[in-house]
Amino acid sequence: MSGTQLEVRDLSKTFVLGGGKTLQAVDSVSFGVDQNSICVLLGPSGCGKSTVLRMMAGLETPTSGAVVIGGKTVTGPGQDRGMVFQAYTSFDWLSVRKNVEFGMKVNGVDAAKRRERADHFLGLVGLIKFAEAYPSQLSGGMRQRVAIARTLANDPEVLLMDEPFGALDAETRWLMQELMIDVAEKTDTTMVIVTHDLEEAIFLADKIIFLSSHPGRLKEEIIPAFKGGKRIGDKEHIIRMDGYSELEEKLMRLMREEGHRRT
Ligand SMILES: Nc1ncnc2c1ncn2[C@@H]1O[C@H](COP(=O)(O)OP(=O)(O)OP(=O)(O)O)[C@@H](O)[C@H]1O
Repeated sequence: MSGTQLEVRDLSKTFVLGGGKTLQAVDSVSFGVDQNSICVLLGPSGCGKSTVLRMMAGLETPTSGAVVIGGKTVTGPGQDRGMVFQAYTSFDWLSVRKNVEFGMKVNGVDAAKRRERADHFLGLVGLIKFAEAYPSQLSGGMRQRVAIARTLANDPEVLLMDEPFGALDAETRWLMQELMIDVAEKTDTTMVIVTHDLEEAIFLADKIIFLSSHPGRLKEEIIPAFKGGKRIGDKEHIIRMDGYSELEEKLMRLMREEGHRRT
């Protein structure tokens, strides 16, 4: 991990609703994300996690404050960022390989290079044997791996993921989480991942940004110190480490506090 890649500076978002009403979703949030680190946005339902992520993606405009990536203020979507959503967003009429090649084709990358990069990322997500298959022939977890490979093949500096594994069964979810650790180790990508799953947050995060209940404010910035600055590649190992259950308990307490505040 090296210097700060992404900065959220005093970021606020107020949505204008019908009938002249407004809703403040995010209130003066500031934090930084180091290059090639994994930052997890955590907090109770409706606290503004997706809104913060969408402002990072340039899909929503901040009401005030800014997202700065590599020293440049985000003003809209850009190729420096890739986004993976909870719903599988594959092109069903294209083979798995052509799905992964799609963005490169749009960007004018030549055919040989496209294929080489597509196969590299399909290898990384364990799908090279399925390169000629169509998305409809794959399981949900496999389709999500196609989406991740496709996004990574566009070479984003920052990978933004909104509850990417929320629709998957527990076992596939663990495999996908382990895959993301592997991707962080093997590429230079900076990742921001939204979740409300505490286990997922602890497993993946180099840093957890905990947002308070509506409107989303920075409640706590938590470094899972028990990992000793390392990424732990398998779930069974991490849950047995000293410090794991203390952090889980702390996050549960924060979730409960914020949940009560909301009701
Ligand atoms: N386009 C929009 N227009 C109006 N209000 C919105 C819009 N998008 C989000 N909101 C509101 O902003 C608040 C934060 O929503 P957001 O989806 O960011 O929360 P979240 O923490 O990601 O929630 P969840 O964990 O349930 O997905 C909510 O009250 C939501 O209703």
